[in-house]
Amino acid sequence: MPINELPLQALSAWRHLNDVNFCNVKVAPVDGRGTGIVAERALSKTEETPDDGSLMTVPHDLILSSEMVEEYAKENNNFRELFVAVGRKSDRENVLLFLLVQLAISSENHRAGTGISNPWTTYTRFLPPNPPIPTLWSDLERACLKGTSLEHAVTAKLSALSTEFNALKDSSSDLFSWFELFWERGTVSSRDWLLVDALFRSRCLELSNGHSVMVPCVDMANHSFKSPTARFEWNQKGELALFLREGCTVPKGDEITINYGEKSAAEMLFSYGFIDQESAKDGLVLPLNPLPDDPLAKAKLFVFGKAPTVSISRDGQGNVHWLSPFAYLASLNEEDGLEFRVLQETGGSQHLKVFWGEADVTEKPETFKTLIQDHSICEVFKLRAVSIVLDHIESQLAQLGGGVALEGLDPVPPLLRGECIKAASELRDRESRLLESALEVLNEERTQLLANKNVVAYLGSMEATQNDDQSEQTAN
Ligand SMILES: C[S@@+](CC[C@H](N)C(=O)[O-])C[C@H]1O[C@@H](n2cnc3c(N)ncnc32)[C@H](O)[C@@H]1O
Repeated sequence: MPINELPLQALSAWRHLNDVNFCNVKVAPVDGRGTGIVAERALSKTEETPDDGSLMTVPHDLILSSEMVEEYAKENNNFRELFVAVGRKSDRENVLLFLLVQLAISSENHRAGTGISNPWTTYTRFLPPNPPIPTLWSDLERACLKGTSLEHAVTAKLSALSTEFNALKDSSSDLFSWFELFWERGTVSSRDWLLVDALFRSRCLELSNGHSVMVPCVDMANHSFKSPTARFEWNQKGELALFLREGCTVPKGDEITINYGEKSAAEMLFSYGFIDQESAKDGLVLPLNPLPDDPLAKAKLFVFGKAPTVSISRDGQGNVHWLSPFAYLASLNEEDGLEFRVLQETGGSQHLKVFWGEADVTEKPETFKTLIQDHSICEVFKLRAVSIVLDHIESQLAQLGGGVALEGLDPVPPLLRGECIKAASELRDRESRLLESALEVLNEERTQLLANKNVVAYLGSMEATQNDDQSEQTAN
């Protein structure tokens, strides 16, 4: 839908109307980072500073959370009708639905009548209509992620968002006023659902109780890992306040930043649309499929209960680690002692159970690395798991190497923004380096396992069996 954007200058009137206080700060454009919070005079916070150092305060009832959406539904019959029809959803989806409605009722297409507007109806018009989040990138821009860990993650997210959007469409189509606004007049499209998801992901704050909320104006604060100058917290009046950090000084005109946390480059790009050079941790998560010729593949996936992955990370000392609980399950077969049984309850329901030896391990499919420890050929199983991960990383590196070379295109084709190419290329470089280090570690592990006496004996016995089979065939 066309967003009825408001200029930043209008924010001052909005915050006066809604009791959002700024103290010596303003919201202004910041080079290369969209909008940010800027000091209007030199600021410092030392132990002797008399005031509490708050730069911004936001009343509790402006904080957009799932509870706020439920309250809004109680007061607003029209929204309640939609909220009830859509049904109980996650906190995130409740907030997304609320944001979508605010965008719709403030959009240029809207004829007055659907829903009472509230402070967020206007506030959404100050938000960026095209945040640089990969789920909103064009197809061509997303092609730049080929071979990175985000290639699959973004595709999977887009598919999940499409399912959410279709469910919303189905449940709201029977409601006259929402059918008319959302669908008949074409106000809302699937791209709008991607937008509200991207806005929430890139702007929500995690409170100390673990809840993710959106806080108007505080969500204009950009990120700094090494030298954030502000933090947010509840003040004594129950408002959410942005405080200057202890010992911090900010010259007039400089930006005030908060710390979004330490995340991998892929997570930063996925959630915020940029990679922070200072903080991005070296880490990635790749999907891991069962072996294509494994007859137990489906059963293994079922009992594992979630998407199998391999995670790679580099610690503070520069050592690379890999983690893949599924690789151990994937490496086991029936002749090793792995067994699947279907148990039938008296009521007729059936359950798939997995046994290791004679023990029922259905509840702990992630612990096969430990479960195999006491087995006489434990090192053989480890060698198989290492080989599975190693093959996977080799093919991922090959995809990264054969990826797209779009940097330096002049002129840059339409639908291909320079900042997206740059961010994707940064991600590719970082992930290639990490995967290469992981390959070294895995090759070293494989070499050590191949030298293990149990492995040597096992491989020797396998070879002898194969030779016997061959000579039997020849004799026949
Ligand atoms: C919470 S919002 C901050 C306000 C935002 N700049 C705006 O224009 O509304 C988070 C977004 O700001 C941008 N951002 C924040 N910190 C940044 C940084 N250090 N470098 C580049 N972009 C940044 C990213 O686009 C991110 O998704």
